Amino acid sequence: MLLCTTATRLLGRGKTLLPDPFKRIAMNMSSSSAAGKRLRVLVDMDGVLADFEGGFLKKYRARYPDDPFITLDDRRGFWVSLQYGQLRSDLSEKAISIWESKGFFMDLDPLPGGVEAVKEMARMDDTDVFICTSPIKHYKHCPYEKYAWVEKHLGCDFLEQVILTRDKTLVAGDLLIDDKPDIQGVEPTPTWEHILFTACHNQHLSISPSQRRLLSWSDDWRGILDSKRK
Ligand SMILES: Cc1cn([C@H]2C[C@H](O)[C@@H](COP(=O)(O)O)O2)c(=O)[nH]c1=O
Ligand SMILES: [Mg+2]
Repeated sequence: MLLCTTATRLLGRGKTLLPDPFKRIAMNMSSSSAAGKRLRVLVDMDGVLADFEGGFLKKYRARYPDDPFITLDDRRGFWVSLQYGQLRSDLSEKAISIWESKGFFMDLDPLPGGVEAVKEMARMDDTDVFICTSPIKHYKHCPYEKYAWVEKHLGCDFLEQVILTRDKTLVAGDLLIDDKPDIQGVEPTPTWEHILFTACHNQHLSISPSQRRLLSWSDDWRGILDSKRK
């Protein structure tokens, strides 16, 4: 799954031979620190752009057809492995075996409207968008497949925008759109405002009045971005 042409692989950041809209991404990156007024949006991948929960349930049921499962309506809590372990102790390992398998991350379907929204964001004036995603520690397939997914759905030039990190608090940005309710790490005061992206596992959670949600990519993400512009 390597679609990048030799020419685009050889081009560095800020080169202008790329076709729109990706030329704009490259140009944005070269001027962002100098201007200092640009909006930086970090967008999570699993549960925000890629349908982790739907992909998991489909593959889990196919691989373990005789074992109990949790419907998406009954999902509670971020950790699938934890809820399956509570259902029956051996199911936590079975759940983990699904996303550690070859092809799991690559095969995830895009969530409705996400790819289009990110592409539109990247074309906006004074806006830099990065895909900020945590790989699993079983690294044999996941990091490669996350890049391949971005290449397949967002295009080769978007690979410049990928940030793989287990600690998103270390990444500077204005907004982090993410389905995980508690995003913690070594930095106690991250620069971003966390926008909770609604997912099956967090939809019943009550959040503090100061926290904002994005209900889906049909919700007003443009308004949220505008609210952060100086
Ligand atoms: C539900 C669940 C997820 N994971 C892994 C899978 C992904 O690599 C990350 C989540 O990444 P995100 O950037 O926060 O979306 O966590 C896991 O290890 N166990 C789970 O139960
Ligand atoms: Mg996520």
